[in-house]
Amino acid sequence: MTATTEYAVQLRGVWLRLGREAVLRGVDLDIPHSGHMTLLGPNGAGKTSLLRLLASALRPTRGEGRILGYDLRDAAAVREQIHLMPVDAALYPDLTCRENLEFALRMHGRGLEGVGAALARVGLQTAADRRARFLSAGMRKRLALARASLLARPLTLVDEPFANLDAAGRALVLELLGELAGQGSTLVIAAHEPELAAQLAPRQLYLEAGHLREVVR
Ligand SMILES: Nc1ncnc2c1ncn2[C@@H]1O[C@H](COP(=O)(O)OP(=O)(O)OP(=O)(O)O)[C@@H](O)[C@H]1O
Repeated sequence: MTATTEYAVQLRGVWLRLGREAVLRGVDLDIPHSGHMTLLGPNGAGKTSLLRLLASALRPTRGEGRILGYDLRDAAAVREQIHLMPVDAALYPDLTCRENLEFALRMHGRGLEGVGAALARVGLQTAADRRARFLSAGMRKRLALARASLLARPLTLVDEPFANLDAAGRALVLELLGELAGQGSTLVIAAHEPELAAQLAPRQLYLEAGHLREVVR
């Protein structure tokens, strides 16, 4: 495959086997910059696995791919380009909310300004010094959203952003991810709420039995 920076994501003939199961069976995918995409599909279809593959946390069994022009096999380069917001938020349980955000910024060589404002933005200002292990599921999601927003990588991969959130939390997801998109980050969102996700990522693909197909709306 020719290296090009025209696309945020390019996959060609990607197979992914996990254990005895072939989760992806020859997937081709082109996502242009700002071609925000929603990934739909039933439980166990492989949406999380595909996001992890795009984050270079899982290697294709066969086939190849590029993220912002970087070969998926170059994990260090790919990880500079992406931020993965997993469904369980992937926080450090013994760090406070503030420390979780500061740690993420330090890992990317970034200054720590903006942490207080980011916490306030997601309604966690009074929980800033609470350890992540004592947060509710919705609060963890809000903290993960603040982190994605602060890091603002060129490709933001989001796994079930609307899960565990109240109506205000869902509105906040739309607002903050919408801002990220406005700043030029390409969004790939795995979700079970096609209508909500479509507000951010109108192109929808359905993953089933290892194959991706476009959803015609
Ligand atoms: N590390 C692993 N080893 C073996 N099998 C795995 C592994 N991770 C996931 N799987 C399997 O791969 C399949 C796809 O799982 P995945 O979590 O990607 O689905 P999903 O579409 O995100 O599901 P959900 O909508 O329930 O979140 C499932 O059958 C799962 O059991």
